[in-house]
Formats: sequence, structure tokens, C-alpha cells
Amino acid sequence: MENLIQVSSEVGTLRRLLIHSPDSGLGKVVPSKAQDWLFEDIVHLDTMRRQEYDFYVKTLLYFLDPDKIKGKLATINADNDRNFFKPDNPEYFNSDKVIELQKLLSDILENDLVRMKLVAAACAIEKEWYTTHDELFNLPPIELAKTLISGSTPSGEMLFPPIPNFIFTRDIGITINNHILLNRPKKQARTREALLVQYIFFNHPIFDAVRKNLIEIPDNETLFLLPEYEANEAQTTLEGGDVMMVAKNHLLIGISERTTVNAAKQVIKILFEKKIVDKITLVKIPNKRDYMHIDTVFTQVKRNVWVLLGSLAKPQLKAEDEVLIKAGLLPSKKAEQVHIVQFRRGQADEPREIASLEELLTEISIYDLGCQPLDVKFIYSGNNEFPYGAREQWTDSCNLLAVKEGVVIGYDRNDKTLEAFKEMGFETIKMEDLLNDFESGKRSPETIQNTFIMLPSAELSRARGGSHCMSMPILRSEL
Ligand SMILES: NC(=O)NCCC[C@H](N)C(=O)O
Repeated sequence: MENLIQVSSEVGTLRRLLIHSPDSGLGKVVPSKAQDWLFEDIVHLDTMRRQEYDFYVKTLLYFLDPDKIKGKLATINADNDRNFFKPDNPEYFNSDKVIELQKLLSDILENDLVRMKLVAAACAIEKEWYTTHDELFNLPPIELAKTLISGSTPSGEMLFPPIPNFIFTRDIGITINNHILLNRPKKQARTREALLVQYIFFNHPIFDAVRKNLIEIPDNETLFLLPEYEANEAQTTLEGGDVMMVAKNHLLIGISERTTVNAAKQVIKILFEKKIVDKITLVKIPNKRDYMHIDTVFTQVKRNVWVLLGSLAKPQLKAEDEVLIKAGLLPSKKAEQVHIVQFRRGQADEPREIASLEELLTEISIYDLGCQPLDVKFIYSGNNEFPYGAREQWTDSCNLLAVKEGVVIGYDRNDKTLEAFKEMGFETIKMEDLLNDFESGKRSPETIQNTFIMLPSAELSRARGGSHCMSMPILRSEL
């Protein structure tokens, strides 16, 4: 029997994943808190759902669980109430392949002990009064799940802040072969997400088989003794967008605005001791909002094809600049560059440096995935044309989800990147057209190849996350 939880690549056919559809909390983000809650703007929730995210869900169902959708598209589209997409509605698609976190949360809240513990923990991190515990504990599980996620009670009282980034399920944890590494978010705005997800992983029956394989990253034991300025440096934080399972034996960890070297060191120790992977490569990217995780600057399309931000791909220094830097006439650009160090199990004290991102990705394609050197190809954000590389990376041109090898979902708005895909031999198609073709039988998820599926993105792209971020794969077929 196929495992229920197993991910050993970024591009093997996707079989099961965790998602979270935009909830009502997202519609309550206010301008004064948008930045603190990690949104650059406020979004129009109804458009985000109907015109964008619902298409994403339908497409995922067509690839992963077609019986739930095939032949029903017209009926689903005609329902103005969107009942097919609401986890608490009898018409909900209720798939065990495209799995909604809100559904898992309401399942575990049926258990009194879990409900009591989680209410107490959520109230503690949100600094709520004792009376609120009772109020929440007495809610039915479905309503409680909605309240814990959206922050608002069924009567509309805004009890907690929303957790609008919960749609970016990539960041809550990472499947590494048949283990799950739990995240430790850097940002306060993502703390409640991490709590809800811990409870789901440790209590929901779908994770029974991997319960002993859940990995929590230990904190620096003396962190609470350090003064604040030192504690910041010593933090152990890691978010899923910085971790990529590129091959059965090889894991990448980004060192970024969100993931610290301390966390990476802990993960290396644990994964090597448990012999879960043989190679771990740390990829340090510039610490800035534009590139909060490594999956915002590169993702994989096929064994031999990657999409990435050209300005971070190779050292950019011109020879004459190097001379000026050495002479102290220009500041060093070192901090802006990418630094890559690779560790091997059994030789963890002899790391090797890799000169550039392109070199690393080429090595992965050749040595881990068996490609020929000349077959390795790069597609650049904005076709590497100034100023489109940076513009399109900002709206997630490099953040793609492979539903099978060579078939990726990405935002529709990154025109130059889409041109680059076409030049590389890919077809680009609007999600709505693809769904109609699937429904009419003109195309099928089994036979489709080398395609960029364009997800409408006017609202979704306002929070600095794309389809890679909006997915946590828990099962992919072996490559
Ligand atoms: N893996 C990812 O890159 N996730 C995107 C997270 C976006 C979210 N607004 C955040 O800043 O955390």
C-alpha cells in the first residue's frame, strides 16, 4: 500500500496536500495593522475567493481527486453561495487528498481534552481572560475552529486578531520523506497558526502513522536568559518556505529573514542522527522582505528545469567593480549575495561551499536526479529583463507549485516570466480554460505535459505568497 505521508521531491506527482481557503479573518485586515500582519495591502475577500482561490481548489481537485469534481463543474459554478467550498456545508467537497486545515481542526476539537487544551493555549498566547476560555470551550467544534482561525466569534465579536497568512500552508511544516518537521515562526503574526497546526499534527487520525515522525526543533536552552538584543540573534526560527525536499537524500534549508542558522543547525543534527537524509545544503539569501523565504526566489519545474530570480542566480560583480571594492572605493556587496554551504551525513564537520545558486541547482539536477548537464535549464523571473525580474519576483513569479513534473501552477500576472516559459517550450493556459477543457474531455490531468497553469491573482498576490506557499504537500509519487 502506498504511504499516506511521503514527500521526496519537489516535482513528483502531487497526491495529497494541506490547504486553507481564505477565511473571513482575511476580510478584517485593517490598513493600520496590514504590515504587522504581513500583508502589504488589504484585500477584497469575495473576489479573492470567487475569482481566484476557488479556481485553485477546483484545479487541485481535478489533478488529485477528480471524482469530487468531474461532471459537476457547471453545478458548482452556478451555486452563488459557494457551498462546495465551505467545510461546514453538507455540499462541501470533503476530499482526503485536497485537505482543508479548518476541517482537520474542527475534527480534533470534537475531543473534550484537546478542545480544553487548545482553547487554553490559544487564550494564553492571545492574552485572553479566564471567562473567554469558558465561552470558547462551549462553542460547537465547527464554530470553535472558525473562531480560532478567523479570530471572530459566531456573533461577530472580534476576539483575537485574524491569522490571514494561514492560506500559506507551506510555512506551517515540511514533509521530509516520511517525517514532518514543524515550523517555529519568526513573526508574532504567525504564532497562532503554528499552535493550531501542532494540535492538528499531534491529534488528527490522518497523522497517526507519522506521529512518531513529527519533529519539533528544540530552542536554544538559555534564550530566555539573554537580553533582548542578544536573544534576537540567538533565536531558533524556521518557516516551511525555507525548506525544500529536492531529492530523497537531499534537503535545502534557506537562511533568511525568517529562518536562522541556529534552527538550521538543529535540523541538521536531528535529521543526520535519525538518518533521514544524507545531504543538507544551507542557502543564505539576503535578509529582506522581498525574499522572505527561499521559495520566493526559486522553485523547481521539472527534474532539469528551475525558475529563479536572475539577480541572485550567479555572482553579479563586474571585474572593474571587484577592483574598486578591494580598493575600498565601493562598499562590499557580499551581504547581498547568496552563500551556499553543503553538509553530508558522517562528514558534517567538513562542509563544502558552492559558488552560486545556479551551480547548486545544476548539481541537484545532475547528481541527485540523474539529468545530463546540457539538459539543465533555467527560466528567469521577468525573463531577466530589467526591471521585470524584480517586479515579477515581488508578485511570485518564482513561487510555483508543481502538480506533476513539468506542470506548474503560478500567477497569471507575470507576463515576462510567462514569455520565458513559452520560449522554453511550455504551454501557458488560463486556469478557467483548463478546467473547461478537463470537463469537456479535450484535455486530461493524466496526459497534460509542460504547462504553466495561470491562476488569477489580482488579490492573492498582495500578501507576498504564490501557489508554492499556498500548499503543503504531504504525499508525492516517487520520481
Ligand atoms: N513560503 C512563502 O514564501 N510564504 C509566503 C508568506 C507570505 C506572508 N504574508 C508572510 O509574510 O509570512
